[in-house]
Amino acid sequence: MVKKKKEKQVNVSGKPKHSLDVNRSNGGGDKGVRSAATVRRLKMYNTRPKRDRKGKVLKHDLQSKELPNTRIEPDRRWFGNTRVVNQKELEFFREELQSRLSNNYNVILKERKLPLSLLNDHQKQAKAHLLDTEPFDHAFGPKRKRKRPKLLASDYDSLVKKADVSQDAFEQKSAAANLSKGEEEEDGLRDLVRHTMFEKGQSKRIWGELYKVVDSSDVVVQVLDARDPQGTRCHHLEKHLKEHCTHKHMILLLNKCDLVPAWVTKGWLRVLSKEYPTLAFHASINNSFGKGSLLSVLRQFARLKSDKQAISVGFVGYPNVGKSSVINTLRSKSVCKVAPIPGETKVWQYITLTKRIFLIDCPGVVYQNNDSETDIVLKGVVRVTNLEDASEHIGEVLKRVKKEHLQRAYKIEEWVDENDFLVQLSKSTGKLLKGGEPDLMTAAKMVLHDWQRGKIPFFVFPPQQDEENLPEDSKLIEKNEEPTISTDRTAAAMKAIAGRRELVFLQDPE
Ligand SMILES: Nc1nc2c(ncn2[C@@H]2O[C@H](COP(=O)(O)OP(=O)(O)OP(=O)(O)O)[C@@H](O)[C@H]2O)c(=O)[nH]1
Repeated sequence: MVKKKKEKQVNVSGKPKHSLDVNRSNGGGDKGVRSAATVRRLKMYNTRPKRDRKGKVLKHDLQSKELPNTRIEPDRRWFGNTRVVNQKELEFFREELQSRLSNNYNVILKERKLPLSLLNDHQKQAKAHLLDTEPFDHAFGPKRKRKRPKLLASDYDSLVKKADVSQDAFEQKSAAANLSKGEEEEDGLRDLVRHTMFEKGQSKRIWGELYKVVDSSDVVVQVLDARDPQGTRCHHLEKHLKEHCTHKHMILLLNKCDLVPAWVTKGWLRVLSKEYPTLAFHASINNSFGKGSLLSVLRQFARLKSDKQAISVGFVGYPNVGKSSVINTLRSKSVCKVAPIPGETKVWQYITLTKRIFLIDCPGVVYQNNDSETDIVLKGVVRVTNLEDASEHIGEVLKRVKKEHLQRAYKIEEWVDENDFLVQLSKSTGKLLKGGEPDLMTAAKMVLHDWQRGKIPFFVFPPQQDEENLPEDSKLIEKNEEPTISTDRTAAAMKAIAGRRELVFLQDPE
């Protein structure tokens, strides 16, 4: 008799009859009810291999039939992409990477793929130099002695004596400090509270704008005035970037290099490029200098970004150094407001340069320092029209600018002091008050306006280099002769800087 094959039962009602019924829907379903996939998995756990009498597996439903019965040797290499390096290799890696990281001309790509934590690892595990102060036996050996804290004094009396001595020293010191303060105030006058005008560029709002720009930039271009690069630098920002934003790149841009002789630009480039990639620039829509180099550096930075992401370039710096002018020069049209007065840029502004490079203009920022009011005026931070007494800053102008330049600019031959200079100037320019009195204030403002617009030649000397290496025209200055400021300054600057342009390059360590 043929045994009738048992027919597969189909669950017609659609509802599972028991918890291991596979005929159930897979997705959704009631909460807490097993899905078909769960049931299949649970069933898989229940399958047992068939073994022979010695326990060797003969057949297992879920075991490949081709492969032999294998066990994988446990090895820690299976658990991660690790590699063992010896101490020498590690030291070498640390030194190499440290030198790369500290070099502003190198860019480390794919930083996340490097075990950077190894670099600072040894700092974390700083040794307690216990054995330097005590021999091993005393510290750890069987005869180890209990450590005693080092006390300043062995008994109460000597402690009191010590306290007396330090109190005397403190009193003497504070008396001396008061004395010197008293000398300053001897004239019975107290310094007036500075006018808020001299705190321009330092407000919380402006610093907020700066940090917005820094946070959104991949590359920060610090624009400096070539006439006084160190005076218009913001060391605070540089420190902030070095400590907190190591992935952002900084370049220095020496703007207004048309206002200084070429050797000065060259000297400052030599000094500054030791710290950051530095470029010389002359912002002008029609007759610029350095635009090609700046664009090529920005393109290199853009190329470093993976997946063709766009980069943002923030332009920061002192008020009136020409940040907006640099952006206009790069765009070859007037996209940002430019004015010969500080504080023209009020809020940050986004400008598209190419599909992958965006520029951000930032208001001018001043870091609080010990600059005098005159320094602040002469750095161009304050609008001259707002000054209550412009004449008090003229003495410094006369000191800083060479006499010949003033004689040539104002057609005045000789003067005794700044007052005499201003009187002669107001007479020669017809700036007179009622009754023919010279209007010193207007004359002084005129001079300061000319100063801020770069009409009076002035610059801070770059730090001296070796005597033999001094450029020809700087040697002339030492002999009190007139430096040759070429009429075509841009061309002269270009000639001098040509040899230094190779300074800016970015390396890919990979
Ligand atoms: N001679 C010369 N003048 C420049 C150069 N770059 C900018 N200037 C002038 O400097 C003045 C200030 O330029 P801005 O671009 O407004 O300066 P800013 O840094 O944006 O100023 P804020 O708005 O205060 O932040 C303008 O009169 C420009 O014409 C340059 O390379 N050479």
